[in-house]
Amino acid sequence: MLQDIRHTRLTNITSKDRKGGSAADQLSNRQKFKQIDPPLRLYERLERLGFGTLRRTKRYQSVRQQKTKDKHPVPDPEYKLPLMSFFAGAKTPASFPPAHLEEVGFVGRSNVGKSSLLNSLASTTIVRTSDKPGLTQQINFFSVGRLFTMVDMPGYGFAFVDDDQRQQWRQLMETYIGERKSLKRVYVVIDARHGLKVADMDFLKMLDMKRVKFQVVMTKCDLQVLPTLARRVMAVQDDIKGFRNAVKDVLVVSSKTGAGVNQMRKEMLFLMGHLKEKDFYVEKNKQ
Ligand SMILES: Nc1nc2c(ncn2[C@@H]2O[C@H](COP(=O)(O)OP(=O)(O)OP(=O)(O)O)[C@@H](O)[C@H]2O)c(=O)[nH]1
Ligand SMILES: [Mg+2]
Repeated sequence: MLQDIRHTRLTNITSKDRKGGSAADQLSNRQKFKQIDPPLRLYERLERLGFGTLRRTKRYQSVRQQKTKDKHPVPDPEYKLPLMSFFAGAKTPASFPPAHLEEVGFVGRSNVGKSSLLNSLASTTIVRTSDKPGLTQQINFFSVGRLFTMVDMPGYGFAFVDDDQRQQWRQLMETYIGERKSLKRVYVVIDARHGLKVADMDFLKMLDMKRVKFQVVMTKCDLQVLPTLARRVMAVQDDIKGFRNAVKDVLVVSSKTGAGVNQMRKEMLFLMGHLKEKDFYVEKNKQ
């Protein structure tokens, strides 16, 4: 029987494939993860975004002794998006609405928190969310004032939906992603506790093949302690190195606490041409 790899962690499957998969291999992946040594500037970035502080213990003394350029950067202003409203839902490509504005799409495994992220970015609760996977079952289009459109998609890698349904969603998303001229960027949302899984890598390969620019967004970051979060960021950045269409920087957010969300709003506004280059880079250099 074929092994179900949809929820398998990437590091596990590669080591299993290579060496025949013993418990020791998996343990060594965990050990490898623990050995990742994030630089101080990453810790500082995460602290500034609101993901806790590095404990003043001996363990982190060497990190604290590193020197960074700017100890007291000026904080960003609070960016706000205009009122977000739902204007179309599509179960088939024939019902995609005409594209009046440029778009950003949100994809990811079921239940990672895509719909919650849209709500958090737009400071609203209009997008339906659930603690059960598989809630979003069509492509939903939301206009953000007259600035741009945010597009919420069904999850992939969802084990409890039958194969036909899964295949249909996948086909729908591939058509949208491959044909939509107004699509400026795809945000691939992943759960900070799990990192990139095989189903994600599979999706990233498809995005790369279709030459669609994408950026990984790690959400549910409130559920990780700072050192683990920093390591996860490094591990994910390493995993996406080989993709030509990947944005190098991984966005780090929590829809629950709002940490990192202002930074993501700012990057989106710049991407969609609603933030001046000089303002964006001046602020970015301060970080
Ligand atoms: N702690 C925490 N929970 C979150 C966060 N974001 C989402 N959740 C929870 O995760 C669950 C799934 O959220 P959704 O936004 O519905 O996930 P989704 O990816 O849209 O799911 P599908 O539409 O089924 O693919 C809900 O119970 C949310 O409350 C977060 O940043 N932190
Ligand atoms: Mg959803």
